[in-house]
Amino acid sequence: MIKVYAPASIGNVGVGFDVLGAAVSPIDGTRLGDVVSIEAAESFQLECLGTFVSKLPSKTEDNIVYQCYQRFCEALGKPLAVKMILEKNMPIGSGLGSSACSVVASFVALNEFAGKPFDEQKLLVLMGELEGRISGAVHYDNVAPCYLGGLQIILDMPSVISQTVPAFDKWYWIMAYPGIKVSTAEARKILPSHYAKKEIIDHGRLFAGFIHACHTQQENLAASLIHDVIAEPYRKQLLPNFDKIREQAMILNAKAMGISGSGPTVFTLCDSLHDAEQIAKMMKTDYVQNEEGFVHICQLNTKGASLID
Ligand SMILES: Nc1ncnc2c1ncn2[C@@H]1O[C@H](COP(=O)(O)OP(=O)(O)OP(=O)(O)O)[C@@H](O)[C@H]1O
Ligand SMILES: N[C@@H](CCO)C(=O)O
Repeated sequence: MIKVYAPASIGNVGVGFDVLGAAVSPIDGTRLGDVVSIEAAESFQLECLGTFVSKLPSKTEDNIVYQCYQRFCEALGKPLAVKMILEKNMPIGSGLGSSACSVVASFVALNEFAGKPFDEQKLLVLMGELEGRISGAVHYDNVAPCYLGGLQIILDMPSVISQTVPAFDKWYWIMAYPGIKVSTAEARKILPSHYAKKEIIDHGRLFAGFIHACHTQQENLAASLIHDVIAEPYRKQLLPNFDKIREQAMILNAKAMGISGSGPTVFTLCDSLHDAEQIAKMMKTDYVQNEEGFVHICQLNTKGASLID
């Protein structure tokens, strides 16, 4: 049986709306992400398990894994007789790239099963298409890091969709999910359709500055440029006490804090394990709203989607 783990990801990373994403995994070895397994069967079957199985659509046809299967067979030009098992370990509507995890794990598993007919670029195009069906617009900032790992800049060019940006190995990414749901499609609808000249200039300055600081390995400069002028001003109202939580995180030596994807998960950056533990403790008491919420101290996952035993 082929088994693929696809990790959680941070869309936007606070400074690159729709064009920057990072894959992260908890330092304690927890598999934060989905797992998809595949094996030969008489006809197509989908079985769903995992912590968040009860939150999945009840109809198989509405599950994105089924839609990936259909789209893969269409691209292949023939049906595959397989059983797929989805372990849904990621909360839905969390800002952790939950649908991307299912999409990436499904396509990687299907491609392995079929003898790798499609290359990385083709698979990314398919992943972006399926992610777009869910959120209402094609954006690669979850699927690209989830598939390829690390910090990814989305170029979306015919010959290259995404490339790796050098990041900072000692950064800790504290991921705090409050346990409430924010739909990506809804969180996109509340954004303005036009931005003022000042916001466009600020966005260009901050995003270009961040990428420059990564390439020149200026850690403090990079962190200080993580400032979201595109989505955060409109989305923070969907998150519990966002401004107050950021103030508390900064007092505890955070280098930056922002909304992960469309939220409600927030990511906080710091460069020592001691600070990460203090921030995680604060997030658990002040940001998590119910028993479904959680906090993980993570680091970049540079492997992306991987085959597991
Ligand atoms: N396997 C699946 N995993 C996750 N969501 C699925 C899956 N299959 C279908 N869906 C549907 O896709 C939608 C996912 O919503 P949404 O994009 O808001 O979540 P998300 O992927 O967790 O968001 P984000 O990218 O911000 O983390 C929900 O309506 C959900 O029912
Ligand atoms: N870039 C997307 C990510 C969604 O997870 C958004 O912010 O809408």
